[in-house]
Amino acid sequence: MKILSAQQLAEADKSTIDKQQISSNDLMERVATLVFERIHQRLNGAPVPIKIFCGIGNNGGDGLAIARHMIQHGYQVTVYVTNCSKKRSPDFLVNYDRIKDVTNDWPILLSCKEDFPEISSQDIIIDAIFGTGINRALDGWMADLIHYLNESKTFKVAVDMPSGLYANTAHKKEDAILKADHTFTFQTPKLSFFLPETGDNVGTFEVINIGLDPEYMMQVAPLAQVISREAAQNMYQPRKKFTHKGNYGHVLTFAGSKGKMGAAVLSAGAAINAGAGKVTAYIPEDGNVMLQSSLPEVMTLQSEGEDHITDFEHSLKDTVLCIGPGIGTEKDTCSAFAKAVIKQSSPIVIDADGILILAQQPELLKDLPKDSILTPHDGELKQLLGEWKDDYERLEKAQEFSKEHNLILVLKGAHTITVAGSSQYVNDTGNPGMATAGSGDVLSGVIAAFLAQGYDPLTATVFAVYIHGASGDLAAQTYAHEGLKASVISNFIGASILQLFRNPQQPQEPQRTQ
Ligand SMILES: NC(=O)C1=CN([C@@H]2O[C@H](COP(=O)(O)OP(=O)(O)OC[C@H]3O[C@@H](n4cnc5c(N)ncnc54)[C@H](OP(=O)(O)O)[C@@H]3O)[C@@H](O)[C@H]2O)[C@@H](O)CC1
Ligand SMILES: Nc1ncnc2c1ncn2[C@@H]1O[C@H](COP(=O)(O)OP(=O)(O)O)[C@@H](O)[C@H]1O
Ligand SMILES: [K+]
Repeated sequence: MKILSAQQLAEADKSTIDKQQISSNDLMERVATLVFERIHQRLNGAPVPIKIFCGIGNNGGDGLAIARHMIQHGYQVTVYVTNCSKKRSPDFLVNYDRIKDVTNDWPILLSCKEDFPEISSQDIIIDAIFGTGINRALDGWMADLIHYLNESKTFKVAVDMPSGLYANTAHKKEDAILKADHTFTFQTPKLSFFLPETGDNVGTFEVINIGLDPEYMMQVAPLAQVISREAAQNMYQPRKKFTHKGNYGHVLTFAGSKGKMGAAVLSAGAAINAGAGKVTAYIPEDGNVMLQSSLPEVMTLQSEGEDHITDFEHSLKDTVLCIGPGIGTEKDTCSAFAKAVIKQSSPIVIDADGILILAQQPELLKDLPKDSILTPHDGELKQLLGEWKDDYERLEKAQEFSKEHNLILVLKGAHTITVAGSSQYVNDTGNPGMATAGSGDVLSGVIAAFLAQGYDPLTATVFAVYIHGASGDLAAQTYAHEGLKASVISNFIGASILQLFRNPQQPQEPQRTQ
């Protein structure tokens, strides 16, 4: 699903009105009806007090139209208009007028000086003050209103966007932004929903398809794309009947050191669990018993170093290298790392200490095969790119780095973002239970397994990130967030692939959708 900028959404809006030969007010009515239906489905006529705060632009117009539908259906609605300027939008005015048809209680005009209306903890607040038209930080009375609403313990629903939030530009820490519990957003989610500095303002969110011009939506180059379930289904490559393990590649992990042999077990184990035909773990000598007893399916090659990898000698051919988890940064490990990456001609998955070594020896970047995949968490990313001032600069720097070195960067987090040149893929699976040691090691093994099975590097990466998160989601249904651990996430990889193709009502075998 595409993520568009506020400006692109306004263009899509205009294009829809032109091509579908509808008025902007018809579109607003369509939007408001869709939001109303979703609210009505949940509230089912419940007599809860609903306070709708409307601005004077089109977001406010949406709010007034939603209010009209709610009043018509017997809800207990009070409407406030933040009447802070004279620049009311035409569609706001139409809906301000139309609400007269259904109630004698006019919306309460707030002149932006007075005390704030009383809010009780029983109320539901619908926020339709500002949407994508916000063009500067809120200040004065308006900012205080947002703080006041945020302090109330009521359930808050945002229309399109929480008021005060920018769709795709950076905020200052002190900016006033509504903290919604749920957001109904139109046509596409906004980039700010997925970024750590702002995503918490959105609560849970659902995207309402408001039928914007399909032609515009098809041709527009998005800011980023969210990997939907359907997109992930289309990435999946089913295995063919007359095949053998040699058809599914050979992953060679280069991982582990004394006290961190688990990293080798987790990355190699995940590679087996995600379908690699063969997996060999290149490990320090002392880790052999542990690795072989933990993972009987995995072969091992031992470095001469007893407690860390000191060299890289092997005669394997056509392997996919997955390098870095738990290797440490000892001098001889760094030399072995350099030897390994220089020797490799196909894309490499580089994680953890491997990224730190690259940051220390940036001259190695030119030796990495094109489309190699780096999977840094933010600490590692800072070593590679330096500090960033906000979430957007983080993405810009990652894009520049990706373009300059022809690499794919996986920026891990609550919504992991895969950056490949100017393209960005936002992941929407996963949960906070995955914030547990070793879950990144699992991800590196999954990416390597998909590469080994013949997925192209970008698809292998984006699909692996999706499946890794989906495995965590499925595992959390049994283990809760607290009970998740990396090996459990890894053990749910197969189940999450099955789940990808399962109709929620009808359990069935995996099959391609096209
Ligand atoms: N996209 C679509 O397809 C569809 C979009 N729709 C809806 O339209 C919404 C966008 O509407 P919009 O463009 O009228 O902007 P909106 O968010 O109501 O605010 C604009 C007002 O805010 C003002 N203002 C701005 N910043 C301010 C500040 N800091 N402090 C104070 N004032 C500030 C600005 O005034 P000005 O900058 O001129 O002073 C202007 O008056 C969108 O979110 C969705 O709900 C649907 O109805 C149909 C399909
Ligand atoms: N709050 C969260 N929500 C979703 N996924 C998360 C969250 N926190 C961490 N993860 C995922 O867990 C993994 C953690 O990786 P990383 O920090 O490298 O762990 P480790 O180094 O211990 O293996 C990443 O894939 C990340 O996206
Ligand atoms: K809003």
